[in-house]
Amino acid sequence: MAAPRVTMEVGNDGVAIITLINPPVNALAIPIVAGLKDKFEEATSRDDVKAIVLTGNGGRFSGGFDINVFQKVHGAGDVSLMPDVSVELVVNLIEDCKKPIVAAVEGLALGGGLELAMGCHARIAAPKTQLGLPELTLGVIPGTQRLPRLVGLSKAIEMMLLSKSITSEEGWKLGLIDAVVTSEELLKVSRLWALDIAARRKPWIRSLHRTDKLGSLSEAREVLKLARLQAKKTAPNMPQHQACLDVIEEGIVHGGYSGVLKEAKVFKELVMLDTSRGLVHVFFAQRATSKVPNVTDIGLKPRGVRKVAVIGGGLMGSGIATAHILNNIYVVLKEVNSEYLLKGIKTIEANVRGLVTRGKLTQDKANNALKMLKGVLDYSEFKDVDMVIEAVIESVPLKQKIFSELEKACPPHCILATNTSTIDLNIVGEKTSSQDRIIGAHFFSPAHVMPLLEIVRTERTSAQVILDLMTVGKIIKKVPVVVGNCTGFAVNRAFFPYSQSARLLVSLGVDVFRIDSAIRSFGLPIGPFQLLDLAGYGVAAATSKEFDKAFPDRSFQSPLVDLLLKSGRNGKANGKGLYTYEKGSKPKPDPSVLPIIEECRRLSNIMPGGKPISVTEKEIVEMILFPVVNESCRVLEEGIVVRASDLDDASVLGMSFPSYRGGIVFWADAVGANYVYTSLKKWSQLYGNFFKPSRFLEERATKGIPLSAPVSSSSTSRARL
Ligand SMILES: C[C@H](O)CC(=O)SCCNC(=O)CCNC(=O)[C@H](O)C(C)(C)COP(=O)(O)OP(=O)(O)OC[C@H]1O[C@@H](n2cnc3c(N)ncnc32)[C@H](O)[C@@H]1OP(=O)(O)O
Repeated sequence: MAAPRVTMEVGNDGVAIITLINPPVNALAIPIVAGLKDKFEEATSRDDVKAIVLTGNGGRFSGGFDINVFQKVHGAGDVSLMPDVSVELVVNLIEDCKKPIVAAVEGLALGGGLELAMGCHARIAAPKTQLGLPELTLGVIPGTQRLPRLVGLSKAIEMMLLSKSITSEEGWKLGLIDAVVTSEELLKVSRLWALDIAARRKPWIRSLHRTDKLGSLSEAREVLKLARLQAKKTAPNMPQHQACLDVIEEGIVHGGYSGVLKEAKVFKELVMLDTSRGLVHVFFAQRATSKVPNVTDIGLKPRGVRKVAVIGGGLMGSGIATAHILNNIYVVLKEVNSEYLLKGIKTIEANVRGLVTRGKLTQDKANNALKMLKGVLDYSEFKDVDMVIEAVIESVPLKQKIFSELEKACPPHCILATNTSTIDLNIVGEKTSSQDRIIGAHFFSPAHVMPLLEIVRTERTSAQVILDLMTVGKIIKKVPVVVGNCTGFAVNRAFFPYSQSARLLVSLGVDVFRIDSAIRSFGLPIGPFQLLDLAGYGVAAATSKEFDKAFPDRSFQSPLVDLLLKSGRNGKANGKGLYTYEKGSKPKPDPSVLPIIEECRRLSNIMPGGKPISVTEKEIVEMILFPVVNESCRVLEEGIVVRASDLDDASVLGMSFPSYRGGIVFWADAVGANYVYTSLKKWSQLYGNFFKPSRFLEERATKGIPLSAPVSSSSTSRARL
């Protein structure tokens, strides 16, 4: 790939076209920033240049500042590696330039890319260009001063705090974009616009100097106050949200330039925090998942998947079908009888309607999606399907029967996928001779909402089938993570100790609701017990059994689930769990459950000296999450994931582990492998084998090697991949 560069061409009309060239998104890498400074200085000083147009090569303006530099700053712990963009480049060389500059924007202008465009004196955009300031998702703040001055304070705050992009058409309505023109006309119109500004036929506007859309100081303060309250609720552990609002306020009170100066200072503080380290790590982790050795690097081309059959219209099957029809893939839903089929179709319709009600889908798109669905009771429609996803109950004989029927009913190219969350895929496909087409498509509930898709491969799944499923996964807007075959695969396997340790703590005398609250404060949306309530105690009993069977040496057998089931508490589904559920209000801790918990403690009989242990909130979090780290180590050692960052990504997307902590392995490395190891060792001596550190953790901790460092091939059982 050619080196990132900035070019300048001066036309006979006296317009200099300055072009960013850094594919694929024209990120503002350090040489680009330096190149921009050079070219703007040159254009300003040349007598033959009357006006300037700034644009991006290859149909994309810019995806913003180069995020690789953040990683370098984090690695070196040296903030001086960040170049000065906001003052020297955007204010001095662009906005205060004595020649007019027009941004010709196409494809996307995000983060620092949009900031460059807003520093220009006008913006012309091609249709459907994506405009946004997503910096908060990286733990830093964006350019905070110009957007409120161009689109108004409330809209700007919404775009920044929610990292929400808008299209150029919306941008034009809001005043961010001066004109939307076809892609073919973009440069021509921008050149003329720049010349018109030079000749004073169009206004020469410096965004930073505008105040007309900010409202009065008291109005602005009111908007900021509400936004602060909202951010406190939605982003309690993330400092960049409040910092962003503080800097906006600085600009409103003391003027835009003052805001820019404060912004530069605060940016440098934020970029050094763990929040930014974690979020930047997750950004790259998410992109790394699409690179799978021996699958995506061997020249294979994905085959199109146009028609998918889903077997089973239960909660998972209907969610999976919904995800496909919403993305224009034709779905045949098969059930065993009309009653179940109708129920499945109704659930799909409700899923789609729910998206319309929440404003996430237009009625038109909903109608079109539902036209892509057909319910069936036999295999006659299966003769031309490209993929089947089986989503029936977790029964080995049933799944085996279905897969041998599928082998006969489907064309030979058809991908045979199962949504099992625990059963070994080799067993599922045992009765077929199509082992190369058998693959796991493990969705997380609700499947049309949760972004993770674990793609489970066996030793025999073909690379083509893996690639095809990865491609479908992206089409249905999931993040596909390719994992190996074992009980629970990557996420459920790594997190099986999560609810077990919570139950163990309860048996040791710790309060259920205090545990949930500690985990929520750490950053997960709900605690382990509320999660159990949500999954239902029937499901909890079944999955616990699988893990007890697979990992008996380190499984904690708690009587809690059986006791709850015996007392008629099935979880949220029947409105009775550890919490009470009333329509319209948040779940409330149910005090009437306390005798059951006492009974559970009596039966477990593990409280030292018969007395509850005393633990801090921090210890609660560690006693629940370090066993997860320990199991993650085994997942890494066994090569269940391609790389540690895949497990980070999967933990964030599948378990809602806080992204600002970078995912489970990244967080453990930040805490320190040795600290995790010594803590587990201490607890294993006090409370038994459940906490016993794994060989991998012990080795890494004692040798001082990060858990995320690649596993050497000798110590990994690569056979699973
Ligand atoms: C000082 C400033 O205010 C600070 C900033 O500007 S911070 C940066 C703000 N910008 C962002 O957050 C945008 C981040 N990028 C994205 O959201 C998406 O990549 C996108 C919408 C631009 C494109 O999405 P999509 O087409 O799906 O491609 P995607 O796979 O994500 O990216 C393509 C490649 O570009 C890279 N890339 C995208 N944006 C990048 C950026 N800002 N810096 C460095 N690399 C970037 C990706 O890492 C990926 O690299 P890979 O092929 O080696 O994995």
